[in-house]
Amino acid sequence: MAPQNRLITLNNGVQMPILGFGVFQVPEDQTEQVVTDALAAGYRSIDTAASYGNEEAVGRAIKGSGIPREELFITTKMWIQHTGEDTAKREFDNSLRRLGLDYLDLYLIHQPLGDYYSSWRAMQKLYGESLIKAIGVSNFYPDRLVDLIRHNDVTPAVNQIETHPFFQRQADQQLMREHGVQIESWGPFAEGRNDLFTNPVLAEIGSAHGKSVAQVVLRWLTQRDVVVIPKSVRPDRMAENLDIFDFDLTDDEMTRVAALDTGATVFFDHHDPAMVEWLGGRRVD
Ligand SMILES: NC(=O)C1=CN([C@@H]2O[C@H](COP(=O)(O)OP(=O)(O)OC[C@H]3O[C@@H](n4cnc5c(N)ncnc54)[C@H](OP(=O)(O)O)[C@@H]3O)[C@@H](O)[C@H]2O)C=CC1
Ligand SMILES: O=C(O)C(=O)[C@@H](O)[C@H](O)C(=O)CO
Repeated sequence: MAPQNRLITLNNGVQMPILGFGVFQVPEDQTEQVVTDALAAGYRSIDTAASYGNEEAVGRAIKGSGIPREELFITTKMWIQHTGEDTAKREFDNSLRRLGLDYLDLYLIHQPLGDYYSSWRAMQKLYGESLIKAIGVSNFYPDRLVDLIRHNDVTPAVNQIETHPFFQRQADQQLMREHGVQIESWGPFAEGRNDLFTNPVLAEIGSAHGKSVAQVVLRWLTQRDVVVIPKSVRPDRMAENLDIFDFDLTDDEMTRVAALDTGATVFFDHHDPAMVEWLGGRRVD
C-alpha cells in the first residue's frame, strides 16, 4: 500500500506532514463536519486562521475525533489588525481558546502588513515558552522575508504563499531554501482559476498515470518538497487529494508543468497599494 503522507523537517527539527487540509471559505456551520471528515479520511495537519471565522468549529472536530493531540499538526494565523506585541499575544490566546488547545504546532503572521515586527517579537516569546512548536509567516515576498530574518532572532520555519502551476515561485522557493524557510503552498489548485481542472497538459499527464488533475498538481508540488494544504468540502475529493504518493512525475512531465508558469498571481499582489488597502480594510474582530 502506498504511504499516505510524508513528513518534512522544519528548520528547528519539528516535523510537519507535507500534505494537510485547509479550511479557508468553509462556512462556520459546515466546518466541524468537514474537518471531522478530513480527519477520518486520514489528514492530520489542519490549516485555519483567525480571519476564517471557523477556529471554534475546527476545535470541536479535533476534540470529537479522539485523535491524540501529538498525532495532529494544527496551524492558525494572526490577522492584520492583531499585530503589535500585546495584541498579538492576546490574539494567540484567543485562537488557542477557540481551538480548545493548549499549544499550537504552527502559528503564522497572515500578511506582511501592519506592525508585524512587534508581532514577531511576541511570537518569538511564545515559541520560547513552548506554547508554539514552530513560528512562521505567510504571503511574505523575498524582500520582507529576508529583512525579517536579518533583524530577528528566530528565522521563520515556514512561509505559506500562493503557489500552483500558474504561479510557481521557483526562484522564491530557492531563496527560502537558502535561508532554511520551508515553502508551503496556499491555493494549490488556484481555486480552479484559469480552468486548472480542465487544463490539457495536466489532464494528459494524469491520464498517463491513471490520476486526476488535482492529484497531478499535488504530486508535482510535493515532488518539489512544497507543503500542500488543499481544501475540499467533499469526502470523495478529500480521499482523492490524499492519494498521491503511489506515482511520480517523470522529468519530462515536470518540465511540461513548469512551462505552465505565468509568473503572475491569480489572486492578489502585495506590492499593489490598492490590494494592500483592501486587505488592510478587512476587519476581523
Ligand atoms: N495564507 C493565505 O493567505 C491563504 C491560505 N490559504 C490556505 O490554503 C488552503 C487551500 O487553498 P484554497 O484557497 O482553499 O484553494 P484550493 O486551491 O485548495 O482549491 C479549493 C477548490 O478546489 C476544489 N477542489 C478540491 N479538491 C478538488 C478535486 N480533487 N477535484 C476538483 N476540485 C477540487 C474545491 O471545491 P470543493 O470544496 O467543492 O471540493 C475548492 O473549490 C486554504 O483552505 C487555506 O487553508 C488559502 C488562501 C490564502
Ligand atoms: O485565505 C487567506 O488565508 C487569505 O489571506 C486571503 O485569502 C484573505 O483572507 C482574503 O480573503 C483575500 O481574498
